[in-house]
Amino acid sequence: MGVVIKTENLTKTYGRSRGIRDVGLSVEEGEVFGFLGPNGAGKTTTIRVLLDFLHPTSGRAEVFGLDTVKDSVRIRANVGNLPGEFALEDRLTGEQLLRFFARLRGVKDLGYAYELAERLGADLSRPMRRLSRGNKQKIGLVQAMFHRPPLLILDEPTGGLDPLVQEEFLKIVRELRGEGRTVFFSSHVLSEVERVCDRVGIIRDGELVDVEPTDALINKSFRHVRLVFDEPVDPRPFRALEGVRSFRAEGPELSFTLYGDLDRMVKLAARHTLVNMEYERPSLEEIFLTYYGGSGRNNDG
Ligand SMILES: Nc1ncnc2c1ncn2[C@@H]1O[C@H](COP(=O)(O)OP(=O)(O)OP(=O)(O)O)[C@@H](O)[C@H]1O
Repeated sequence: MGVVIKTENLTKTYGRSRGIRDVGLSVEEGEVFGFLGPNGAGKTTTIRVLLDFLHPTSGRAEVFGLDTVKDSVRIRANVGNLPGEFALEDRLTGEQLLRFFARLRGVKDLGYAYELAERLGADLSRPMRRLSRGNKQKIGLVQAMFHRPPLLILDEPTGGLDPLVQEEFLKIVRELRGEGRTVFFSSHVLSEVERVCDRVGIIRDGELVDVEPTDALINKSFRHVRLVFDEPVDPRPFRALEGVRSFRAEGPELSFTLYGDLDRMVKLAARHTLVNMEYERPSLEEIFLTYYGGSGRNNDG
């Protein structure tokens, strides 16, 4: 499989403002790559450089083996893009907008566009200015995908979508992967990235701090556990389990953070009568705090 996106020491500064620094990543053909980071981390900047809406300050980027600065026209012709803020000609309806893009791209058949609009519940009949952010976003997504480009670059594609529509969108992304297309999308929500991405790149304060298969990122993260038994139990064997931190025992209830082996904990719990068990993954914010030493909060400036 070929490399579809490659960046080397990619740096973009905005005057004295940070932007991104020395980003080196590579995305393979046919993979769904999640670009994960908190607000202000540099996701939009990276995407804008890939599409040559911004020139790099230093370093370089290639898409389909083509230089993003020299060959941006050829690159853009083969990329479906959802920008961070999808705000185009506000007087046009979604339908008119899609027809405009279809003419621009030489697409005759709008069948797939209508199918996508239907699946996402996009209202094509109203002027864009009368649509909510989420409903605009749906048209933005249809616009990015309907010509079936080999590569999709989507900036926060699920922002503003309600959970059912997010679900449908993730399903579409899986279908696109099934067709061998490559999807690069940014997000600050770990849960959606882990459900659909093969690999995840983590960006923080403008620097790429990690690239991992999604499973590895999830597995290395810890879980918050809460066990409730039908009567108070001896907490000591639980406290002594390997990887248990922040342990609290209150009568029949134990709560702790578990790094590592689930199996031993479950077998120990099964010696008693369990009334309730909660097993929650950490938030992205906690993962950042624990593994990447960052706040995970807005780092603008
Ligand atoms: N036009 C600009 N002028 C000056 N600084 C900018 C500009 N655009 C972005 N930045 C700065 O570059 C850094 C990265 O911003 P960027 O928008 O790429 O982050 P992001 O990860 O996409 O965040 P968000 O999730 O909030 O969209 C931030 O510190 C931001 O303040």
